[in-house]
Amino acid sequence: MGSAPATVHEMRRAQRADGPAAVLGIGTANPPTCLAQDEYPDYYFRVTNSEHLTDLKGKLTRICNKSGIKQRFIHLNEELLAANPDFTDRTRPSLDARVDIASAAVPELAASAAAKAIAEWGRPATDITHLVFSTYSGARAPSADRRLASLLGLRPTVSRTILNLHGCYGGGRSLQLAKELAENNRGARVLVACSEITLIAFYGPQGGCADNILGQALFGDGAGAVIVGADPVAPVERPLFEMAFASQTTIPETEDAISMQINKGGMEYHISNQVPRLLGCNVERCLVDAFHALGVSAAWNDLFWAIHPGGRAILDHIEGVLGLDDRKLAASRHVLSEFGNMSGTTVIFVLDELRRRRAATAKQGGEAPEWGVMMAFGPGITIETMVLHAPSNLDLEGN
Ligand SMILES: CC(C)(COP(=O)(O)OP(=O)(O)OC[C@H]1O[C@@H](n2cnc3c(N)ncnc32)[C@H](O)[C@@H]1OP(=O)(O)O)[C@@H](O)C(=O)NCCC(=O)NCCSC(=O)/C=C/c1ccc(O)cc1
Repeated sequence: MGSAPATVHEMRRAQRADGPAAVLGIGTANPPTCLAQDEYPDYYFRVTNSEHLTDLKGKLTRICNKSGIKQRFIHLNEELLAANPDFTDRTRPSLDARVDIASAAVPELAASAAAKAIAEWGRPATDITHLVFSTYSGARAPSADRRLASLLGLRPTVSRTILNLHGCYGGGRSLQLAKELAENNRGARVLVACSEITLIAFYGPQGGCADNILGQALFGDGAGAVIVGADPVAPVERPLFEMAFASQTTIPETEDAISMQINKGGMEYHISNQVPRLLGCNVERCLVDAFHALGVSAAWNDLFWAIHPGGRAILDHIEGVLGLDDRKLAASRHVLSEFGNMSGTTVIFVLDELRRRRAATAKQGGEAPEWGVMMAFGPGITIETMVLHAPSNLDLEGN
């Protein structure tokens, strides 16, 4: 090692960033086809030739009416469905065709979102050092992360990680990984990309089986991208949210509450009706532990909130147990209403909506909370918690 006197300790310190990881740019994208929620039961039972299953149609209608969702975007439009009629029948072997479509569409949707995040960040894509990609639609290697790197023209030295089947907590997990990467590698710039298309889990109703109906009523397609880095270089880089603390918690004895499995006929899933209650019973402990680790106490209504809107009832339960004012989860409810539950991607849309709302408040001379929390949930049941700090005096409007 020549004559360098540095110790391993000093070398490690030199490799680490000085400050906390921060969100430096956010982008989102959806496929062009939009379905209105109040028309969805008619649409779904028509395109799957299932009009005779009137009980299930009634159930889907009741769920849609209570979902808090106004519209959703989908890649699997009627034309594509007509070309792949087996997709309506979960007993037919259609996985190959689904994977063919998803392998192209998932990274392309991610690239649209990433281009917006990179444009806001203000530096060239070739400055990205790490890529963390999350999807539940991946079943092939090389995976969507490799394709996204090509589409964006990232350097061949970019360090890629793909997370598969994390479901609704994929966005939270990816952002936590990005925080670790950015803080432990001086100068690192991490692109987080989440891209989800429900095509992999779309099929028609099956008489006597209500399990799959909930997902058909809730899930939508979308991609979200975030650039994460520490020690932002002014004036080009501006931190939107600093990542102060992150943790993951698994709720004991809930392995069976949410499950997803890839089968020959597509992805099947089960979502217990206990999920809202289980989350309601456990989120406050995660929050108390997170703020305790930071050495500060927080009044929940003094914070800003970016909660994954897994379903309307989940937001209701969390709002109730934390005693939140009814405007505190407005960003989450807005995203649920406009896009549905886009699984791991959704929390990135919520962050995007939140910073837009903060900018609007600032423009009107109002004050928005300095500290906040991002939470995402998924199979496990897993709870991802991140404490965020929003630097003041910034133009947070985004694109
Ligand atoms: C909007 C809901 C569905 C209904 O609103 P409600 O206020 O509870 O209303 P009701 O109590 O009157 O229930 C209406 C109907 O919904 C039914 N329902 C109530 N939860 C259920 C239930 N988990 N099952 C299947 N019927 C139910 C309930 O049985 C009832 O049926 P019915 O008596 O025939 O009218 C509400 O319960 C709600 O928001 N639930 C939370 C949904 C939830 O757990 N989301 C998180 C899971 S996300 C996740 O894990 C993602 C996985 C994933 C997987 C595949 C993908 O492609 C993408 C992602």
